[in-house]
Amino acid sequence: MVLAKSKNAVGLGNSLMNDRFGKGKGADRKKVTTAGIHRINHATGETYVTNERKEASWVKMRSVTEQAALDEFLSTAELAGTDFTAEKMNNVKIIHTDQKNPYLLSAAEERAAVGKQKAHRDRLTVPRRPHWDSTTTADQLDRMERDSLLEWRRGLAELQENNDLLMTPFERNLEVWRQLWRVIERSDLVVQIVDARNPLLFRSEDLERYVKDVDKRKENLLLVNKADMLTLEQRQSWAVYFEEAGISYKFFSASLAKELNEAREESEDDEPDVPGSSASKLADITQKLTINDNERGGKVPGEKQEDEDEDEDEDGEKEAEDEKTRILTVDELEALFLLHAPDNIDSDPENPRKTQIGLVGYPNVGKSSTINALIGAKKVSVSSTPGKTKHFQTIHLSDKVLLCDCPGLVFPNFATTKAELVCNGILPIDQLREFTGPAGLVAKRIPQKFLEAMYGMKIQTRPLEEGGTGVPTAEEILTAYAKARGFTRTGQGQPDESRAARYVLKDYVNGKLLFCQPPPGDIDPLEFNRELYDEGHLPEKRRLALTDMESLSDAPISVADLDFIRLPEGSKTKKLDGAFFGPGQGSRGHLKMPFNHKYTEQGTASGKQLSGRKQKTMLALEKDMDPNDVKMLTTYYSAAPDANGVFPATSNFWNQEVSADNAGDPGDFLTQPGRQVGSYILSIRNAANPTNVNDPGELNFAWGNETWDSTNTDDCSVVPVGPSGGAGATTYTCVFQCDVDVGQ
Ligand SMILES: Nc1nc2c(ncn2[C@@H]2O[C@H](COP(=O)(O)OP(=O)(O)OP(=O)(O)O)[C@@H](O)[C@H]2O)c(=O)[nH]1
Repeated sequence: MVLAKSKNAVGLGNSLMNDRFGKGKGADRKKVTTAGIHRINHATGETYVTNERKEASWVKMRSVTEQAALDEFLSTAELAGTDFTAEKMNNVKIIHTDQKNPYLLSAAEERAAVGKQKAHRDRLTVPRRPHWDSTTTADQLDRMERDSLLEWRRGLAELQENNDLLMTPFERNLEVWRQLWRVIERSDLVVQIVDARNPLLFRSEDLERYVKDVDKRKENLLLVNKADMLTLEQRQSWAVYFEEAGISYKFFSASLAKELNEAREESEDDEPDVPGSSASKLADITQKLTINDNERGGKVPGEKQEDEDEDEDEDGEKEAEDEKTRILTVDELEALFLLHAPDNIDSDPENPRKTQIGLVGYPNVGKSSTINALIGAKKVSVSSTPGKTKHFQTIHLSDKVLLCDCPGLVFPNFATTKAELVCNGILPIDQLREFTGPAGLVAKRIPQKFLEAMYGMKIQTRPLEEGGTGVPTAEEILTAYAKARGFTRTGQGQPDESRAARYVLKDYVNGKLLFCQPPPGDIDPLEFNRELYDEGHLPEKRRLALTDMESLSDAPISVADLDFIRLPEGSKTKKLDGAFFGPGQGSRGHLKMPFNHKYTEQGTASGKQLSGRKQKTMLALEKDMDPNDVKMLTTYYSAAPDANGVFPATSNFWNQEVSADNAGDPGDFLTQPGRQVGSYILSIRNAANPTNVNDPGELNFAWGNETWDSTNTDDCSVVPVGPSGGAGATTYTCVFQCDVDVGQ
């Protein structure tokens, strides 16, 4: 019989080994090779080699069958009798472990990940609405839809787990999918709006298949919005890709369309041809929407030059090319809607119905902005907070076109890293705990000089001789930014990199730090974006600023002095910044909702109360938080809500908890001075509202002078988790991220 080997085996051999090499805990761990001893410093993760003064004979005798490159080099040198000590000092380049960001992939790892993704691409489906007919009851259909969604979720979970694939935080809420199903069923043309900076990440191929499955006569269109962020060459590259892939696409810019609308309105009363007038502004925007002057070789659209006959053919070709890269105006887009729509499916010829256009896409790709541009007036609210549009709305664009705006939803798609998702605005910045990954992407993508000019700072990088790579690390950028802005950590005076990361990443997501993904193929991403940061491409002032950066000292300079931000900060950006970061200490703007705020249908459907730990894990995962980062708080609330389900604001459990100061109570973290940042799941057991299980009504809660309102999605997300605790009590779970400055 073979005896099980004890981990704490004793014996002469073991005690000799332990005696010689220690047990490894605390001390640097050693690995013996023929050339010496490799030690791993666990504090830094670095490996280094020491030559033992006197080696035990068994080391020399040890059979070596496989060697790592370094071992091989050292043992070869030893075999050759070479003294490499001097060489080691002069030629060996030490790459510090902190130069490689562990949250990002190397080029080889990325290639491997993309290869794996390709192999499973056809499994990225959107859930189908189960088939039903006039005999199906509402209950049956409801059951079938739930089962179908569950099946779909299982499939994706299995795909993810078995193949170790990272996916977008795709929509899991049945109610949202129902909205999409309805929009598809009634639309003649389904327009998928995507962000021009990375169109394929935001595109669901299967959605297009589903549209055709529902009815072959329905059409698809990929609307590449935010095309103002692409250069002409970038649009050309994408146009080639879309054409080859047989994708029906058009470039659009809701921002330019809005500007055009405004300039048009203003120019009605203005003098034409006066520089700076609305009319000349209008001409500028029109020019941007077509092809810019330089790119056309100084030729204005429609203008004819000499040798007209000879040039006519060429012009025809050029126009066809231009057509592929044109950014549409709203009028053209509306005309296109009518052109694309099949002749009124199921319409009564006597009384034709309007052509229905479904608008779908991820949150923040610009659906509301596109609709606003189309209707030319602010009727749909626009926000930078993901998930603002909750239910699909219909908008009568004209007597021929009806728009159906679907809530923004994340489709299942593959991603290489979480950092990539953050940089694409799919994972929220305000919930970030690990920021070096996304900031590392910014460091890799945006040229150092541009960052320095943009923020008026000097980034100190590790010199090449000391193991630097020539590209700043995330930490180097964030430290420089924090120093330039005077962001320090409370109490320590160290640069607050986490705060710096939020600002830098937000600028990246908003496109102030611009980087556009090239189409698949072998285009070098840095080359693809070179023109954006090319000096010749920049306005003169920005060029000067870039030159100035060469001689810039460490001293922070005011960004206001440097007018080279690609997208100027308008009042809206300022407003968004205010809402995002809060105007001051302790403002309600500090409390942020999780990204995919939803009433989880799944949680209520099961009606099953999970245990604390499981509930925390489930909710954290639902909200794309790391369960380890989330703190659980529990409180009891016995005041009755009013007739509208609103709890009285006077019952202030934060204050109660703070003043009572019982260790471990929910409010305890707020008694600590300084900035308190954390993700919290707060269970509120309400004994007074036993019946209203699925609708928590409005939960108002407060801390100090701050009040937060659960129905305000900017504040928090409330998930009723069903009856629990004592007889008839209901527990509401409120998931939120808190970032408050408690003061000293
Ligand atoms: N540069 C640029 N920015 C745009 C454009 N369209 C929208 N944006 C910006 O993108 C952000 C999101 O726009 P929204 O229109 O709110 O996006 P949405 O898709 O309706 O978002 P949900 O309502 O959450 O689904 C806003 O900050 C807009 O200003 C565009 O064409 N160009």
